[in-house]
Amino acid sequence: MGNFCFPIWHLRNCLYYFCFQPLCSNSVPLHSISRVFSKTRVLHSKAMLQEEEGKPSVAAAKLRVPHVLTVAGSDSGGGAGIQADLKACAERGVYCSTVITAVTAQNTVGVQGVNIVVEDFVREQLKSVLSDMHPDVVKTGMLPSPGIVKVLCQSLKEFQVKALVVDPVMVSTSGDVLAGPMMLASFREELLPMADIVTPNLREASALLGGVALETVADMRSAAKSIHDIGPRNVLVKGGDLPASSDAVDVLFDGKDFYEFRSSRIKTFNSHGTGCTLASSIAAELAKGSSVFSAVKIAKRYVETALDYSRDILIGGGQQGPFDHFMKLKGNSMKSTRRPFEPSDLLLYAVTDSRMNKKWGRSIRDAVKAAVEGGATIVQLREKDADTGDFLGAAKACLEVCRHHGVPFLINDRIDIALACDADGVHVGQSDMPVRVARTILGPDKIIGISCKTPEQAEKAWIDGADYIGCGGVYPTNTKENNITVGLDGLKKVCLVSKLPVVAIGGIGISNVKPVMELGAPNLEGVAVVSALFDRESILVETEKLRRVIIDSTKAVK
Ligand SMILES: Nc1ncnc2c1ncn2[C@@H]1O[C@H](COP(=O)(O)OP(=O)(O)O)[C@@H](O)[C@H]1O
Ligand SMILES: Cc1ncc(COP(=O)(O)O)c(N)n1
Repeated sequence: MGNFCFPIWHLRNCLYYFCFQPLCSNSVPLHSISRVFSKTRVLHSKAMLQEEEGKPSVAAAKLRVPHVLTVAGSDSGGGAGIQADLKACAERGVYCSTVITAVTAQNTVGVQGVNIVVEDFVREQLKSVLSDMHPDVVKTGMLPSPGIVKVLCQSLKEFQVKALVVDPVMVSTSGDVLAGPMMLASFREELLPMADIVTPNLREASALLGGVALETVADMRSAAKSIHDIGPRNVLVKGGDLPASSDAVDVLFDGKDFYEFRSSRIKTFNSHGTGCTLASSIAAELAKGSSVFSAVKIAKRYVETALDYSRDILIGGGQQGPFDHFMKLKGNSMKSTRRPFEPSDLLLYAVTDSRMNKKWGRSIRDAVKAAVEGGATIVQLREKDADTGDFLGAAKACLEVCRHHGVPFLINDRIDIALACDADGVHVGQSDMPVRVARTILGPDKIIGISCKTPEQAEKAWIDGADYIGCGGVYPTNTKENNITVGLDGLKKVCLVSKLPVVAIGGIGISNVKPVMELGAPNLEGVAVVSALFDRESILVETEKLRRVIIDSTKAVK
């Protein structure tokens, strides 16, 4: 065994290998198996019926998606194992199925318990997935018994896949044993020779080589070469735990050349699950068709970005926090300033104009601040001529102001800017990015508004998934060239058919807002204005005045 030894406090964990309770020890009764088969037949005839009725059926679906099967342990804390694999594959845009080899009781402090799934049931899970779903790549994580390795190798011989990624998990970041030293022979003799790539960390590489010391990148290179001699096509020795290194260096050996993948070392406690994530991301990229080199490069970049993003998040009280695979959790912790869109947000919609700000000598941030303090209920940044860098800078500054006041902040047209600054949404025109595409890019939560002049456009806006309609120009305006005026009649027609809230726009100001709001048109929630606020000496005062008139004329109608 060389000097690969576990500290004494890990003995408690090793006990599980002798006294674990088999999970699923009862095999499935025969009658339930026959039920599964009869269900399959029912499905087939249903599919045929559906086709006859012109509905989509299982047989009609032809788009195969990249697919990784992970064979690993469950982490109750959700940071590593199966849970990390599912999240990583989802983030990388790959379908992930799961065969669970063990269930761990685990959190940010450590591993409190391990319950190994009986071999026959691991075999059954493997057969279910491999025989029907034909994954492209299999990725392994925690394989807690030699019997499970045997079952896996047999299944892989029976059902061929494009690639096998082996993460030889042995000890968790917390130092708890997940697969004891008795696994080494199975790894070396059975699994590694079948692997397209194996991804040991320093401790695992050392253990596979009988306990050699690994302290430098040069040591990692020679370890990669020695492990390659065991049989895998590629070896990636991970240097996350390399002592005294300012970079996080991983070494790839493909049997011929060495490659060093370097990233900055992120200072964070939230690194639980990095190894699982790296391996499943490599598997995901291989499933998409990448070479091993590209797969490792992309996976490493992804882990670094996600670690950096997650460096400050707080989940659990221990030293091994999970990280944020989707890079979205922080946004939700600022929830107090973000709430779902409400139609009443459209009451007084301030749309910016940089030429007017220039004319009055004020910054976009100050202009937006004055509008919001005066009572604007939603703001749109509309910069038709700005360079991208300036646009983004302005967007970030305005977003800060709007978040502070709990007012939604939208970007005109530029979805990239909205994404880059995490604005609350976008407003698009009929010839900009289609709403359906914008929705796919921005996801379900962001606000999408669209300009509509006709009832047909309003109907389509609803079908396509917009949140509100901007209808106009109600009056002639010089803030938009060649804009056809729809008038109060056109506005009313759109409001009558619309299933979405409507905001009126175009030439509206304090002198002509009353007839708009007094139309009493259904779904009309407010007015959007540019010059009436931003082409005035005091934006704050004008906003207050206009807001009062809108509220009064709305009350008069009701
Ligand atoms: N603090 C860190 N900053 C940046 N990358 C890291 C950090 N810690 C680990 N990594 C990277 O995460 C991946 C997983 O490595 P490692 O943590 O060594 O694996 P394991 O979780 O199996 O111990 C590697 O690509 C490694 O370089
Ligand atoms: C079920 C399971 N599988 C793998 C790991 C390794 O992950 P880490 O090294 O980050 O603790 C783990 N802790 N739990």
